[in-house]
Amino acid sequence: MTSGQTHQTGPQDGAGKSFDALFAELSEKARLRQPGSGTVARLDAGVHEIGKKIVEEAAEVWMAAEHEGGERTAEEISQLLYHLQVLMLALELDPTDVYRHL
Ligand SMILES: N=c1c2ncn([C@@H]3O[C@H](COP(=O)(O)OP(=O)(O)OP(=O)(O)O)[C@@H](O)[C@H]3O)c2ncn1[C@@H]1O[C@H](COP(=O)(O)O)[C@@H](O)[C@H]1O
Repeated sequence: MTSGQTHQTGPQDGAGKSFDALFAELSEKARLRQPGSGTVARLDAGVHEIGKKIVEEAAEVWMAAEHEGGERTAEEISQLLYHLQVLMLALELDPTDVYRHL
């Protein structure tokens, strides 16, 4: 990044992307039905399969927290957030639909 530019998507330099930036990316891939997208494949598999993945990832978050430390837990949380976003897309929910309950 050149001096003076701001980083629009990641929480800090070199650090992934924000919840909203990932949601925007996934929304666009779903809208375009982008070939090769794992997200499109998961949407096509349906809510039941997406839900099973959420439960699996939630269990992995729990196990990482108990046995693997903070960094591994953060990684598992990122995967859980991804699969929650896929479910949101499947139900045509927007982040604001969630945020209003926070
Ligand atoms: N952040 C993620 C992300 N987190 C988790 N996952 C998926 O969830 C899986 C979780 O890992 P597991 O250890 O459970 O792997 P697994 O048991 O092999 O899981 P399955 O693939 O069999 O379900 C990963 O292998 C990915 O398939 C993700 N897939 C995509 N993204 C991001 O989503 C965006 C769009 O991705 P595509 O739609 O694939 O282009 C990109 O920016 C990606 O970085």
